[in-house]
Amino acid sequence: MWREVKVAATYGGMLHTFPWNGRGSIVALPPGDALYELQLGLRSSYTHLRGFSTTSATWQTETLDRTRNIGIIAHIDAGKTTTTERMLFYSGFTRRIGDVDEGSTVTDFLPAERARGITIQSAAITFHWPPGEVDGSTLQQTGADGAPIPRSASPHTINLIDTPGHADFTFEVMRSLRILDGAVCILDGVAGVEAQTEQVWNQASTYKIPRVIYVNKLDRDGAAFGRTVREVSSRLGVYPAVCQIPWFQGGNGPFVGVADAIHLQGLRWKEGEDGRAVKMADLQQLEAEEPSLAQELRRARIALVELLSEQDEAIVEKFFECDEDHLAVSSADIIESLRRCVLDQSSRIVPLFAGASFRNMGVQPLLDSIVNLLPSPPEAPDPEVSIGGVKGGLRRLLSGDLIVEQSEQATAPSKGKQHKKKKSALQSDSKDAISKLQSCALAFKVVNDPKRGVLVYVRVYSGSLDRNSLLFNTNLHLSERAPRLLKMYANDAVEVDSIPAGHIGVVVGLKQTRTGDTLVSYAGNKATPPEPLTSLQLRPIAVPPPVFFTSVEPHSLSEEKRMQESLALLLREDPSLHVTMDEESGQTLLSGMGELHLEIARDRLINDLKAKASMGRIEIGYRESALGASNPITKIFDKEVAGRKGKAGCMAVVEPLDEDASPEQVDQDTLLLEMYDGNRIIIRAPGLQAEHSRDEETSPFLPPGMDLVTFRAALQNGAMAALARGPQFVFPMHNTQVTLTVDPTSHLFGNETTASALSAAARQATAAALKDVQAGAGTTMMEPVMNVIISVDEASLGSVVHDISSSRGGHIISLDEEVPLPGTDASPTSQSALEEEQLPPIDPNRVYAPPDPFETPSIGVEIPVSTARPRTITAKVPLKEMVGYLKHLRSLTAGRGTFVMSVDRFENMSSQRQKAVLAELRGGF
Ligand SMILES: Nc1nc2c(ncn2[C@@H]2O[C@H](COP(=O)(O)OP(=O)(O)OP(=O)(O)O)[C@@H](O)[C@H]2O)c(=O)[nH]1
Repeated sequence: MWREVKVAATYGGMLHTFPWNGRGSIVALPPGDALYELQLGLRSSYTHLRGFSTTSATWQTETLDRTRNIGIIAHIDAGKTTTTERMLFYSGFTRRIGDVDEGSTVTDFLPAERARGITIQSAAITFHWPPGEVDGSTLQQTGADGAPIPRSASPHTINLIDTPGHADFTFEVMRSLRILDGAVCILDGVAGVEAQTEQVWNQASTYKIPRVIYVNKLDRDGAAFGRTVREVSSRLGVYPAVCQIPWFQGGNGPFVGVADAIHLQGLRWKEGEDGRAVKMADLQQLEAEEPSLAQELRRARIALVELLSEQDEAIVEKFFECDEDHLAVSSADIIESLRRCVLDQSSRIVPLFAGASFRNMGVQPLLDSIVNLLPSPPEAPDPEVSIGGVKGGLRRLLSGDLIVEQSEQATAPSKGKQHKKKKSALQSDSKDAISKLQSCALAFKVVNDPKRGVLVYVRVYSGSLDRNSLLFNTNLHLSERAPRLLKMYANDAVEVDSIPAGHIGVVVGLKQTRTGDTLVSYAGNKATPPEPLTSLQLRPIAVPPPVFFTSVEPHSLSEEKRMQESLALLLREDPSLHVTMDEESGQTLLSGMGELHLEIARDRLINDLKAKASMGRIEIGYRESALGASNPITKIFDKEVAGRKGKAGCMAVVEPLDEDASPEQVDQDTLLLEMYDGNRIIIRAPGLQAEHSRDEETSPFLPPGMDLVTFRAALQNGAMAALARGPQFVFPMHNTQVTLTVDPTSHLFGNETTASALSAAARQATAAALKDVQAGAGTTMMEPVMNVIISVDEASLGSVVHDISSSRGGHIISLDEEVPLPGTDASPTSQSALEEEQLPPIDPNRVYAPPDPFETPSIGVEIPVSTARPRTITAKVPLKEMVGYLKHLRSLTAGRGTFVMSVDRFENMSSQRQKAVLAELRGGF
């Protein structure tokens, strides 16, 4: 009765090599044929894949509609790496399944990752599913009989970005997420939806990333698929389209496979095998062998068609064509309907699949769903860009719909007719400039490869990034040539001549580009692209301030240079790390987002980059803040620096920052007004701007040979250096506004005014103004306060709330409310987009979910929400009180509680708390 088909790596191929009967189930083939055909397919795909590392590859022949740039997002330990390893194995990419617990996986390839068994770096891997050559032929969408053919019938290129799951790596996650066109969200079938799942889900929502859900670990004791499905609706706020239900042998025996509501069939894997052999049974066969499963499968199919009908007109038509028989709607029609819902931004339907990756069950159908349901690059939402102060979609920009007003250097616009004329001239200039754009790419990951050097992973968004082209980095404002381009296969690479739009590749040989930078290439031979292309940024993200720091000390003076180089590389890889030099003590300080973040940085620095250095204790990064304004302080720097005379002056005023109030004096004399690390720096040069024309070099007041950009940067660097060290507590300043004023007639001295003299004058004036504040109104210490979301079960709710509010000085904000974590937003625009989407909550009782073993059938049975979901506590707690909290939470909740946190803001400390913390810092922990 069962047809057992033994094939390696070709579930997708296997399913779709069979002819379809038009109603979604598989028609029996003459025994032997399918197997033979598939084994042939398998062999050819192996040959092909092995060929990658030796032959030159090109993207030109691959059509974009056969590409999927996807990522896996999940709570830590949900099984991302385990699932990825199976994907690589079934696609023929690897010959054996790597094991996270043995440290032999392909994706976690940093020694630190292997040792810890967690994913730190997001590695990008390319493989094909189903296995086989991805050629340039158009995707065949209908068969000879006119019936639709699922996309998973032909090989597709899957670029898989493995995103890290630990909260400390939020920005690593954000950086990976923004280049994805679609994602698989893996849930742990025992733990269900956890706080961190919500966090990463919300992050993916900010980029409107189409998703499918995979409920993993269904083999484990206590797995509750039904409960997890209901949690998806109540906690993630989406309608789960249950495409598969788990198959527990005999109803409550071991997990042996899944029943597929799309194809109306059972898929069963043999315990202990590598998962390549799948047994398939149609509904009739299931009815004979597992009647209760067959009955539940019918319910699942009815629920699936009903759910889709609520959002998709086309499936309603198909349903009527089938005489309103839910079971008669073809699987191909259901797949198309699911796809429309996944791609439709306004739909809240998310397809949901089941499996146990560790037992090698469920991964191949998941791969099919990636190809069938997630978008190709052109179908993905238009990526957000900012250019010349305007935000919008890249496609809109390129089509000319997004009108860019070229940014004028001054913040204050001039008024009147003349201005309007100027404005339209600038707009036509910007159209001209945009037409010169040849390619636009986002560097989403910088990795130091011991063999190949520094690899910059890029996602190309428009045009084609060609070998040897000049790339302008719009974040760093410099140009670099791209001498070599690679197509990557985990640790394997192939040289290519260009990386076309929609694809992911690697640029080798860039010296400066960091993770997160935007790179553009353009027509013409100029060193910089025409304005406003210099300001084009893809999906900019705001990085919150670092809250932990540690000192880094070279073992000897001769190691200093090497250590600084390694630190510079670390910062290119991960710009959420910060390095500062304390000029007075000469100490190098490294700061980051969390303790683990810095521990990993230490591992990278010392073990991987082999810097001979040691790191001090990891401490909380307190801040200092001005309690009142300083008097205006002027400093004239006049000294020889490196044998060259330098003379420059500057006046500084320091005052507390009121972010909500707009700065008073912004006019054409204002050269800069920007926030850096929680402080605002304003640079004014009365009289200088009036003379400044579009060609910046011509201002008669600027020192000879100095342009406005250098002038501004020198002053800004000076102020930033002074702000790094508060006058009283020596912590970096926060919430402080510095206004630097340079009077061209009395502060600039022609040739003698060098950039370093300007910088020194700005630093001295700011530092003196800070001292002046300390002598007057004084300064106070500030501490990071975290936004904490804790998931616990009902029984421990009381003790956890009590502990947070009494022992830890926290404020409970809400219970059971889904508050998106601040600091996880991609940009102000995406944040407001989220806020706009205040969608009504979904009642989990109205969502189809199969009963869990030992539970009564779910249809028509009310499930009390309180027992169906864990409780969520949202609180604001000082970071100091959260150090080592996980251990404590575990002890309060019998090991079940989890939490995530992100920086909310820095708050002034009471003098009592300040004293206690200072005493502790002096005496050590
Ligand atoms: N029983 C069971 N265990 C699983 C399954 N999938 C993963 N695991 C185990 O769960 C643990 C975590 O798996 P990983 O694949 O490392 O999880 P991850 O989500 O990649 O974790 P990070 O890399 O730390 O984010 C490992 O011990 C796996 O062996 C499953 O289907 N069943």
